[in-house]
Amino acid sequence: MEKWIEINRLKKNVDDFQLGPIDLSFEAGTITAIVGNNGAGKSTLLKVLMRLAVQNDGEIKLFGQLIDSEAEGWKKRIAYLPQTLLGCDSFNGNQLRELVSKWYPTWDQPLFEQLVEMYQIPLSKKYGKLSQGVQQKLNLALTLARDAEILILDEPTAHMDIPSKQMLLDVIVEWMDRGDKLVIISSHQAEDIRKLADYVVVMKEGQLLGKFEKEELTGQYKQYWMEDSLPNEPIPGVIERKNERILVSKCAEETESYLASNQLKWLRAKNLEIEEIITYMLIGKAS
Ligand SMILES: Nc1ncnc2c1ncn2[C@@H]1O[C@H](COP(=O)(O)OP(=O)(O)OP(=O)(O)O)[C@@H](O)[C@H]1O
Repeated sequence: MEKWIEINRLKKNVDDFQLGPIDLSFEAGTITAIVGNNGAGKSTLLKVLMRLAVQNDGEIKLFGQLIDSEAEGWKKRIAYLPQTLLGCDSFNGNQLRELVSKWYPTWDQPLFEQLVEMYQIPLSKKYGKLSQGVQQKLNLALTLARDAEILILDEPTAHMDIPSKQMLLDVIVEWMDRGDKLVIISSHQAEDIRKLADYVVVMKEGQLLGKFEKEELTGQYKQYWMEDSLPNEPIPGVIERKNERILVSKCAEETESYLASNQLKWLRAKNLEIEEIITYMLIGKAS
């Protein structure tokens, strides 16, 4: 698959916070969820990607070209939804649509109208007077309707009610069917990751713990309930023993081969949910 975004040796310092060095790439046709603790640097990474903050070191290539702050043409090929939109309070939705749509040659008015209708967004009300959730819906309608090739969403569902979240997930899945697209979504919502992500990027304290294929991860992490007590020696792949008979592995293949060759039988095994796996990674047990 074609690499649309390449990040090499990227570093960014914000006061005493250090992001990176980060090496990461994103391919066309994929959806990647960026996850991590609060303050891990997810938003900072996305801001540097959009050149809203300049890196201290390293380079970013978009569509194979180094991004350059002078020539801003590349910005029309990316639709970015920040966590907070500043300077919009005195404009209403219609005015914001006019401002944004002029900028994007690919503006999709029917899609904008569909989202406004779906979310019942009052376009004549000033942005500053809308609830946080409705502001977020309007931001999303303004971002998705740009129909850019790359869509970057920084916590898009944080303030949304449950049905609205579900609707958005469906919209993004449909949106991917429009052709070659790339979506990066920073999120703390397990549902976003479960339903959307092909890949999961895990960040902790400014560092990249890795980029993983979601299906591969959920196939590798398993919990086992054993028939008998386990020996005390280390077991390949095991990251936690909950008691003498329950263990958790991050590499089912290695663990199962050890158990089989030692005639240790398990009564039941279950794959971990993606949020359990991420928790193991972030609390350090999986490393
Ligand atoms: N404008 C800023 N001024 C000062 N420090 C900042 C600023 N933006 C981010 N930081 C610091 O950079 C670090 C990373 O923050 P960032 O917002 O990127 O994390 P995050 O992973 O997106 O967190 P969250 O999940 O809470 O949104 C934090 O220590 C934060 O305090």
